[in-house]
Amino acid sequence: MNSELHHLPASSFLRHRSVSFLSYSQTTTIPEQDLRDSMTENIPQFHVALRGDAILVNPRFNKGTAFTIAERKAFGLTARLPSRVNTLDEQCKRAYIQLQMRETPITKNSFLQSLKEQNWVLYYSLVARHLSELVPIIYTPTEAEAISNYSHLFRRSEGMYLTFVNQDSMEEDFLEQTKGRSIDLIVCSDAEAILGIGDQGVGGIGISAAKSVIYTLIGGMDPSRTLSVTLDVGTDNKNLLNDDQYVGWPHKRVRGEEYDKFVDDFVQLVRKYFPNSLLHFEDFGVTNAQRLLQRYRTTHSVFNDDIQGTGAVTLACIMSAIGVTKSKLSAQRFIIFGVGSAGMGIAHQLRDAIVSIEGVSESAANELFYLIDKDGLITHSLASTTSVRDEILRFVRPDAEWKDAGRDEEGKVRLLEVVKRVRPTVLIGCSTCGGAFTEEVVKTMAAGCERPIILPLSNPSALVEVDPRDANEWTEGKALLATGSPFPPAKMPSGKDYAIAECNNALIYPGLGFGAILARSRRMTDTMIIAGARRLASLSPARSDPDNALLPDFSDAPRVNFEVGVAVAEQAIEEGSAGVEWRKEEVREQAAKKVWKPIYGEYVFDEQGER
Ligand SMILES: NC(=O)c1ccc[n+]([C@@H]2O[C@H](COP(=O)([O-])OP(=O)(O)OC[C@H]3O[C@@H](n4cnc5c(N)ncnc54)[C@H](O)[C@@H]3O)[C@@H](O)[C@H]2O)c1
Ligand SMILES: O=C(O)C[C@H](O)C(=O)O
Ligand SMILES: [Mn+2]
Repeated sequence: MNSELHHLPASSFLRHRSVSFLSYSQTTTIPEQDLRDSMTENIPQFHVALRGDAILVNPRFNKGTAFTIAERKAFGLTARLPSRVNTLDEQCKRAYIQLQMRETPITKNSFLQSLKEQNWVLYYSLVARHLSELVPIIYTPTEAEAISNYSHLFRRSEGMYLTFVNQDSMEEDFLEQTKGRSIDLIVCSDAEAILGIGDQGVGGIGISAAKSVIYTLIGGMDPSRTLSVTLDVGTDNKNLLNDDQYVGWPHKRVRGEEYDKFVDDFVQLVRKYFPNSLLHFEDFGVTNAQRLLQRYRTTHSVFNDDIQGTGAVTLACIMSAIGVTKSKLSAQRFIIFGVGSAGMGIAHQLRDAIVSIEGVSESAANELFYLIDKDGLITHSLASTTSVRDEILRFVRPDAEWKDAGRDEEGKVRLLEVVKRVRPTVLIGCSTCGGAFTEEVVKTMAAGCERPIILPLSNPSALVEVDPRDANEWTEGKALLATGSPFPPAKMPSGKDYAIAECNNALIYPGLGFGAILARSRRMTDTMIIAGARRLASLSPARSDPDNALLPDFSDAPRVNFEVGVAVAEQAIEEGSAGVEWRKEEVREQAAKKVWKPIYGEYVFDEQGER
C-alpha cells in the first residue's frame, strides 16, 4: 500500500495556521478481478435515441473509445472516433496516468471533474479502483478548496441552480431539467455553512454534487436517478460579493419569511413530482438546518446529513470505542465542543441511543453532556443572557455546579476548566476552530481517564481541533482517535501504526439513503438511522483488535454501506415505514439488484429510446 502526503496550497479559507495544512490520501486498489467479474455478469442493455456528437457529449451514455464497432455504425460514430476499440480497463489505465500528471490535489480535482462531465462509467470506475486515494480529491478535503474558488475555476455548469430572483419560474425551470426522469435522490444546499469554511454562495453546488457522487460510488445509487441542487438565495460572504468573477446572484442573503417561502416552493416541487424520493439537505446554516428538518421530515423522506449523518457515524464510532474500553454509553461523560448543526446532531443521536439501547431516562442521559460553544460552557445563566437555540436548552448545566469554576477575563468557563472538573471520557470537536484541543487540554483529559476518546471532527484538514498524531503522542498512545478528514496513521509506543478512523458522515449517509430509497420509505425515521449506526459499529475493525481503527477504512466503504443500507431497509420493513411489500429476508437480494455499477451497457439505437 502506498501512502503519500499532499500539501494543500494555503488559500483564503485556511484561517487557522496553528495546525498543518496537510491532507492525506492512500492508494488501495480494488482487485481488478472484482471489477472484471461485475463486467461479465448482467450487462445492462439500453435503447438510446442519441446519435453522433449528441451521444459523445452525453456523460451517461458516452463510452469514448470503448464503443464497439457495431455501436459505432449504429450511432454514427465510425469517423468520429480513432479506430482502436479500448476496454474499460485500458481507459482507466490511461486516465490514471493522465491524472498523475497533475501535481496538486486541486488540479487533480479539476481533471476528475472534467472526466465526470465526459463519461460517468469511466469516472466512477477510475475512482472506484483508487478509492482511498481519490475520495480525498473529489470530496473532503480538496472539494472545500474547489468550492471556495468556484467562480474562478468555473468551466461548465452542473446540476440545478435555483436562484431567488427566478422564484416565479421555479416550477417551469425545475420541470425543464427533470421532466420524464425518474429521480430517487435530490441533494440540495443553500451553502450558508459549507464544511467549516462558511458561506460559499453559488459554490454550494459543489457540495451537493460531491455528496451525490459519494452516493453513487459508495452507496450504489444510479447517477442518472440523482439530482444536485443549489438554492442560490444570495451570500453574506463579502469576498464573493466584491468579486467581479462571482457567478452566483450577487446579493446579500435572503432571510426570514422570503427565504422560508423560497425553500418551501422547492420542497413542494420535490414532493409533487418525486413523492418517493429522498431529499438530502447539506450544509445549511445553523439557524435553518434543524428547523427545516423538523418542518419537513414528517411529510417527506427528508435527511439532514450534518445533523443526522454526523450523529449516526459518531454514534457508531463511539460504540466501537466503548467496545475497546469495555464500557457502556451511559458510563461516559461527553464534552461537545462547538454546538452547531453537527454538534447538536451528535448530542441528540448519542442521547437517543443511550435512552433506547441502554434504557436510561432522557433526563439522566441529558446530564451526561457538557456543551461548549464560543462563549464557553453553556450554563443556565449563559443560556438566559445569550440567544441559545431551543434544542440546546435541555442540555444546559446548572450554575450551582460551576460557581467555583475558574473563568477567563470575560467570565466564561473554558474548555480546559471543563476538562479539569468533569474528567470527560469523550471529547468531540465540531467547532471549525483548528487547534482548539491544545496539548494541555489533551494531557489533562488523559490524566482523568484510562483511554480518552477524542474525536476532532471539523473539516477540512486545516480546521481539525487537534492533529491526531499529536493527540496520540501527548497521550502516549492511549487516546482512541477519529477525525472528520483523512489523516495518516499515528505511531503507537510499540512502534506499530495506529490507523486514524475517518469519522465522516460519508461513511454512513450513502447507506442510510440507499436503504431508505430501497425500502421506498416515506420517512427517514430515527429508528432507521440507529439501525444503520449499529450495523456500522458492528463492522468496526476495532472489534477484532483494539489496536485497529475505530471505523472501517474508506476502501471498504462500499461493502460497509451496502450492509448499512440492508439494516436500514430491514428496520423500515419491521417498523412499517417501508413502501415495499417484501419480507425482511428478501432485502439483501433486492439490495444487490439495485446497486449501480460502473460498467458499460450494450446499446441499441431506437428513435423512442432514452436521451
Ligand atoms: N466529520 C463529519 O462528518 C462532519 C459532519 C458535519 C460537520 N463537520 C464539521 O464540523 C464543523 C461544524 O459544522 P456545522 O455544520 O456544525 O457548523 P455550524 O456553523 O452549524 O456550527 C459550528 C459551531 O461551532 C461554534 N464555534 C465557532 N468557533 C468556536 C470556538 N472558538 N469555540 C467553540 N465553538 C465555536 C459556532 O458558534 C457554532 O455553534 C465544520 O468544520 C464541519 O466541517 C464534520
Ligand atoms: O462534507 C464533509 O466532509 C462532512 C460534513 O458534511 C461537513 O460538512 O464537514
Ligand atoms: Mn456537511
